[in-house]
Order: sequence, then C-alpha cells, then structure tokens
Amino acid sequence: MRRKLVIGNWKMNGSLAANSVLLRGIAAGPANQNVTTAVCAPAPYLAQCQAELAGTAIAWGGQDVSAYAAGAYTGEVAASMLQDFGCRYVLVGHSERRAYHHETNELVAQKARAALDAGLTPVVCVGETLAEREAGRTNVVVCAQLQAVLDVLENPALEKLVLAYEPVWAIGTGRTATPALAQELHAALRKQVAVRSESAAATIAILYGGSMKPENAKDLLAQRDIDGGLIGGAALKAKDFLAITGAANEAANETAN
Ligand SMILES: O=C(CO)COP(=O)(O)O
Repeated sequence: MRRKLVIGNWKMNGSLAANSVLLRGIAAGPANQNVTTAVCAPAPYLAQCQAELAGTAIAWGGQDVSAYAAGAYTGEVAASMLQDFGCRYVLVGHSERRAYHHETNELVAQKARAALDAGLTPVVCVGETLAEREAGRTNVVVCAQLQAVLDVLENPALEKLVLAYEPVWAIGTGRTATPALAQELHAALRKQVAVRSESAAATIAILYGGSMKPENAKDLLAQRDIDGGLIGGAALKAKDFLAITGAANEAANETAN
C-alpha cells in the first residue's frame, strides 16, 4: 500500500504573523499514522517553516526551483538553497507557473531533475485547461507533460518522483473533478510511468489537486490511484487542512483493512 501524502500549497499567501498561527494550528493536529503531511510556502518563509516545524511530523517545501545549480539567474532559487532550509519537497510545473511564467514541459523536466539531483522530492504538477478538456485533448496534453519528465529521469531517481494531477479548470474554482474522472487520469498516468518502470509505477505517489476540501476529500482519496492531495485554498486554514489530512488517514486505514 502506498502511504497517503497531503501537501498544502500556500501559493502567494501569508505573512509572518498569519503563518505562525497556521503552522502552530497544523502542528497541534492529531498524528495520522498513514499520512505524510507537508506545506509548500513562499521562499521567504521557509526559514519560518523550519523553525516552527523542525521536530514535528510535518515536512515543508518550496513552490518552485531553478533548473540551474547556481549563477547569474536573478530572482531564482536553487535546489541547494531549499535544502539549506530543510525542505523535503518542491513543487515543479504548477499550472500557475506554466501559465504566467511560460514554463514549458522541457523546463519543468529540467527543474524536476535539478530537485532530484539535490536530494529534494519534486512534486511535478500536470493538468489540462478547460479548453483542452472540451477539445478532447486531456490525455494528449497530460501525457506530454509527464513524458517530458520521464524522458530526462533514470531509475532509481524516477521512483522518488511525486506527481500531482491538477485539472486547471478545478483550481480555485470550487469545481472538483469527480472521483471517477480523477481516478481515470491517475490510472492513465501510472500506466504511462509503468512503460518506463513497473517498480516506479508501483511506488510513485500521484496526488489530486483542484478544489479539494474537507467535504470531498475522502471520496477522492478513497480511489485506488489517488495517493493524496495538493491543497490550495483549504490549506490556509488549519481546521480545513487538518480535516483533509484526517480524511486521508481514514481512506488509508480503510484501504488497509
Ligand atoms: O492549485 C492547487 C494546489 O496546487 C489547488 O488549489 P485549490 O485547492 O485552491 O483549488
């Protein structure tokens, strides 16, 4: 059984004061035996995450990473810098980066590799826009996004990858993919990984993201190929985030029994 993984993506939200309340609230939550929990914070707050979360069961990570190790790349953050602040994870290729910063599938793949080279776990985000879905291009688009990453990774690095399926039309809209629709895509992604490596396909966690909330988390997380969630809005309130990690724990327990 794959362990569930729930990651909060704070996006460009927070302040020292608000983060402190949120981090303490999350850290005070119940221990979930079968769930790994993490938050991905804006880069300036990673030191705060480290200070507040070190010694707790909660991991932290960045929201983006440079494809380069060091040098004249103003504004970029290197994987080794994330390492310096104790990050375990980094999001790569979030749809907001792809849309607003014109990140290509190839650049996203280079970023995933840079993260793995530095010992971080990249959470590679893939997903189709509404127009792509309506044009019947969902699988083509999402498979191309994944394939670019598979093309630059060898085993055993591949087994350390985390994937997140985030349909763009479900992000921040309150419109969630149905559990069946999400399961279908997750299964297709796992099958695609299996073509390269059966063991990686069995190991890799595939998270769902897009308006996951306390109300719908359990149904989504009960799906066979949905190994966790990447949570935006609901990760900004400790109560909601804890409800989702609790739902993940319940889903994991039920699968185990
Ligand atoms: O983009 C997301 C997480 O990376 C999802 O955001 P929402 O949960 O706010 O829809």
